[in-house]
Parts: sequence; structure tokens; C-alpha cells
Amino acid sequence: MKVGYLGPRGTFTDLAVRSAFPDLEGIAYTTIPECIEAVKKEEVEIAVVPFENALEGSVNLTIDYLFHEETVPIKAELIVPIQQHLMVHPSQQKNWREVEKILSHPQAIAQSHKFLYHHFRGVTIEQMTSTAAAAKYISEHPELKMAAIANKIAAEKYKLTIVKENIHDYAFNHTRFIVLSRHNEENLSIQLKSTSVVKTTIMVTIPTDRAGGLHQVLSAFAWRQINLSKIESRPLKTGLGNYFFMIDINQSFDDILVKNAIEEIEALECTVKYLGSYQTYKVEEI
Ligand SMILES: O=C(O)C(=O)C[C@]1(C(=O)O)C=C[C@@H](O)C=C1
Repeated sequence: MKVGYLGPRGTFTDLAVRSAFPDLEGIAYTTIPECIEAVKKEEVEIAVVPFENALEGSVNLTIDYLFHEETVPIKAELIVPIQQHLMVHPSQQKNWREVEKILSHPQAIAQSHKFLYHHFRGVTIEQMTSTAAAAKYISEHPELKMAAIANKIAAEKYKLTIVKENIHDYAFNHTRFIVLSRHNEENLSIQLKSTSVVKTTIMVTIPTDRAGGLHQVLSAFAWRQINLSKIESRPLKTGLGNYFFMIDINQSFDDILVKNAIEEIEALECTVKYLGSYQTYKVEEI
């Protein structure tokens, strides 16, 4: 089996893949849509993509691509601790405070906003396709006065020097990755201990101009005492004010009450896209 991930080697997604699937071949892609498409086209059996960060919130590209383009089933969730470090080429180590540009993935930049504001105000911040892509670029341009925000494995892999550790703005930093596959979860043999939490993710579209529509959807869960862990609106891309709602339910779809709640929502003429019911796993340290 092959696992597609946001590359190159040394991204946080790569670390998530290596923790969960140490024996499988990893295939690096440049963007999240390419990872999702790779499962669709059966180039890989599994793709791992970021879904939500504890500081910055949802990875909108993942949510939107799964809703608007390709609905590939979620088979598991991996929760990974995230530590962002500032790193430079060893030839720039002495003058790292004078760097003229800082490169990283938008999520990593957003997680380090306070640090960048206090220490590098006015310095150009450039978005890259991933944290490791930023580290790789720095390694290939020793003459440039630039730094990358990435993890310590990327620093080791691309032979960069970490000049400031843990620059993310709040200590409790984790990212939720989802495992996408058309295979059954048992056949994926995830090499991590599962937590006791099982989740079900759905995406709901409410008929236009239905007064109290969201209230009715939430009531279907509330009176059955079903715990939701997340609800978020995202644009339907059909005009301002039109949304779909992504809902995480902290219970299995096998639970008859969850099935009944979803049936009730459908009876209200809402459209429900079912993304999956899955085990959650925690990566202790990377
Ligand atoms: O750029 C990387 O290293 C990634 O794996 C992507 C990503 C993300 O999109 O959230 C993954 C985890 C971190 O939150 C920062 C970046």
C-alpha cells in the first residue's frame, strides 16, 4: 500500500504518516488537492491531509475540496503535536536576526503571528506549499538572507540551524490530520493506539431561507443527547450568505441514535454528505 502526503519529506504531514504507517511507502505531493485526487485516481490507497489546527482552526482547503470536488471517505483521525521552529542556513546563523524574508506554509505562519510581529515586524513573509518546502528552499539558497518556519525533522533533513525554538504563539498546539481511503480501516493497519473517541463527520446543506433551519438540525442531535464536537459554516460558493455546515459528531454512525438524527435531518429536506465514521489516534511525540 502507498500513502500520499503533502511533501516534500519533513512536513508535519510526513511525520504523521511515518508515525501511523511506518512500513508503508510514502508518496509526496505538492498540494492537498493532489493528495485527495491521488486516492481518487488510485495512485495511492491512502492519503493523509491536515484538517484542523488548535491555534489557527480549520484547514479550509481540505474541507472545501472534500465538499465541492471529491468526497473520499475519512477512515481515521491522527492528532499530532506541532512545534514550529525558526531555522536558517548555517552560513546565515550569525546574522539570523537580520533576515529579509521568512518562508513557510500559511498555517505555520498563522500559528507564529505574535512571534513574527514582535521580532520580525516589517520583514517579508512568503507563503510556501509546505513548511518542509520552505526549509528545502533555504537549504538550496545559502546566499539568501532568509529563514524558514518548520519542524526539527525538516531542520535535520535539510541541514539547517534552528535559531529560535517553539515560536508558535500558544503552547497547546496540535493538528488533526485525516486518513482518507476507500479501503476498510482494519486493512490499513494503523500502528498507533486508538483513543476511546469515535467521530462521525457530515456536511449539511439547509434549504435556502428556511427560518430556524440550523436550529432544527442541531435539535435532532440535542434531544437525543448526541455530543457534537465541532460545527463550522463554509461558503457554498453560490453567492454571499449561502453556506454548508460541517459537523463532527462524537459518536459512531453505527449508533442507532446517530442514524436516526441524520434521517431526521434529511426528512427536513436538508442534504447530508457523509464523510465517515472513524477512530481517533494520538501521536505522543515527534
Ligand atoms: O506544511 C506542513 O508541514 C504541513 O504538513 C501542513 C500543515 C497544515 O496545513 O496545517 C500541517 C501541520 C501544521 O499545522 C502546519 C502545516
